[in-house]
Amino acid sequence: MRTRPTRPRQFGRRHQPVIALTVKRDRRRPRRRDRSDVEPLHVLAWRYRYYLAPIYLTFLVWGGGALAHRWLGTGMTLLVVLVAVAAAAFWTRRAHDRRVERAYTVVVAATVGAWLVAAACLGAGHPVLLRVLAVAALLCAVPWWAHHRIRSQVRVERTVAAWPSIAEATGLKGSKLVGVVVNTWGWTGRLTLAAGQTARDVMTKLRTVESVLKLPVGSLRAEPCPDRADVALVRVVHADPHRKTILWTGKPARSIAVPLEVGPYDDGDTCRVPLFDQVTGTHHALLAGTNGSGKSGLLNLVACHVVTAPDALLWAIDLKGGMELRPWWPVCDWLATTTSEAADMLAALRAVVDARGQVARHRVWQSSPAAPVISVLIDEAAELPADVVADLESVARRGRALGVQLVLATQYPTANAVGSTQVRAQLRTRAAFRFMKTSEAATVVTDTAATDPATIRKDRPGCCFVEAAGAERPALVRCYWVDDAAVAQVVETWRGRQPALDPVSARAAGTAYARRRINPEERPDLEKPRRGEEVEQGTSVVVAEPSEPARTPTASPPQQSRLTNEEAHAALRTALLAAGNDGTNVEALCEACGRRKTWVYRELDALEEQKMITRARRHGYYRATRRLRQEHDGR
Ligand SMILES: Nc1ncnc2c1ncn2[C@@H]1O[C@H](COP(=O)(O)OP(=O)(O)OP(=O)(O)O)[C@@H](O)[C@H]1O
Repeated sequence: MRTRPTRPRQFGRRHQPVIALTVKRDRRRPRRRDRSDVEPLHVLAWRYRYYLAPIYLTFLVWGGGALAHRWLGTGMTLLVVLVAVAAAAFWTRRAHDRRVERAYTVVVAATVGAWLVAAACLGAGHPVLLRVLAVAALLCAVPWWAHHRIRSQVRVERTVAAWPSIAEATGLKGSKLVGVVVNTWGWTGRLTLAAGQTARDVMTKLRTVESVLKLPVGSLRAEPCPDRADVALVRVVHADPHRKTILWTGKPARSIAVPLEVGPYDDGDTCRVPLFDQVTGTHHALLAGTNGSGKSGLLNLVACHVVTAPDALLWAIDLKGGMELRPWWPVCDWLATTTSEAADMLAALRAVVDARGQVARHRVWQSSPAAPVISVLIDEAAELPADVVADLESVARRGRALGVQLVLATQYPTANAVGSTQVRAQLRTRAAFRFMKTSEAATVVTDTAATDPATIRKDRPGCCFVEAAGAERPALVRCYWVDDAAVAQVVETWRGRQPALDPVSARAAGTAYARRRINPEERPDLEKPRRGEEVEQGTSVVVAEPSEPARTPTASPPQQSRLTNEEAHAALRTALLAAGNDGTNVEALCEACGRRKTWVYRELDALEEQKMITRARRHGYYRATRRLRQEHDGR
């Protein structure tokens, strides 16, 4: 529902605005209530139109029934009604985000339609029909009146009307609040500012305005309007869409050129980030944040997008020994889990970029199933050895136009951690998850005054600020969460459906690529060469000989029998106790109890809540507290 800019209005005694305003009265001459104090009926009818809408609709329907009886007849009315109900059902699917609202719209449309057909047949003045109309109107009106959006619409209208006084009280004199739209989460509007004021002035006044409007702290947001310096976009968030984990809905990507849906902003809009486009090429990305902030979650989301796109290939480097990205192996064209494998992969990538440059016929690589974009996910980029920096720099610099995309995740976004300043400068898409200090985040986001990742709540993993082409809003996003079951399902559905690396790139990637480590058990689809693959010396270029192990230690960790949940809990506690005051990190704990990070983080959160563990001095480390020791000794 959209409200027009409203003229500032004086409220009569009976209709005080929600906000207490400082309206000065001359006490010496008490004002007499004159005729101008009484609002004309048409003004009241307009002001309370949202509350009165059911009554207006009832009269309209009655009038429509009378006309239908006189002019249309039953058959024609039935036809019109069927079309109108179908149109309402179609419209509500687009206009309303909640199922209950869509159901309500369809029920009201169907009720109105049924009554109109009956009225066309019997006449709108039929006593039974009049009674039915009154009862139906009442039944449909109750949910309408109870609906919070209607209530907030009315509240918002009053805020708009009272804005001139609010602006004066908050130091934004001369500003006007216009174009207010109420949505599921709150409302948004445009604040046109007085000459010389900017959005930054509004940002510094947010807490004052919240106080005047009696809003919860942090519920008012402001951001600059890209088109006009004298306009600020303001948002009030009543219901936080980030309160709960938002599961990924599993929409496959039609192409790598379709932007990735990262998650909703805090006003419910979806944040979309391009990974590749046919005009500018690939968009390299940097995901940074403290441990447990959600970087790997976003990497998994990118992996979902890449493996479901028919014109992209997934290469991955997981220097946590494959702990995070190993589940993607069956659909991953190349997975490196050690530093030497990572070095091989980056050297091969550099050669691929060289070779693609030689054969490129367009200024930008055009992705297709026969010439896929290679998306390279690098978890824990800070662990990359120094001797790969030259390759990484070269790929980051030239890969954009030649169909190679890099996504680096790191806890430490320093130049060293991502290779060099040159590499960091190429990672133009940024996702800043929670940081401990604002100064750490300054290397990821350009403006920590408007978007400070250090203010992200600890209990909101997966929340981040995103800076990307077409996603420049300084608003918080919560990434969709791809849980283990969803990863398994995507892998199961898309295994064997990945495109093959184009022959030019496969040849350039050389023997390191041809002999890359694969797990034939997990990739039965690779036992025979795939479409478009070359055969080299009797061996498919992508299939390693099972009998010939990779140069690096084999992929599978030593097979140990899986611990039961109880044993895993005990192993977790023992590892924490054994770590002493220096503490231990999540990777070591995962290894100790044979569980994935998601499980370990959940357990750590629970133990931290019970004050059994605390953060050690070293970043990302946890140590046992006296309470855990006592509990352990007492057993
Ligand atoms: N988008 C999300 N929605 C809900 N929960 C999330 C989300 N992302 C992460 N989490 C939770 O936070 C935990 C840690 O997330 P994740 O492993 O992605 O962090 P990380 O930043 O990669 O940590 P590390 O630096 O230690 O690898 C997850 O196990 C999960 O429980």
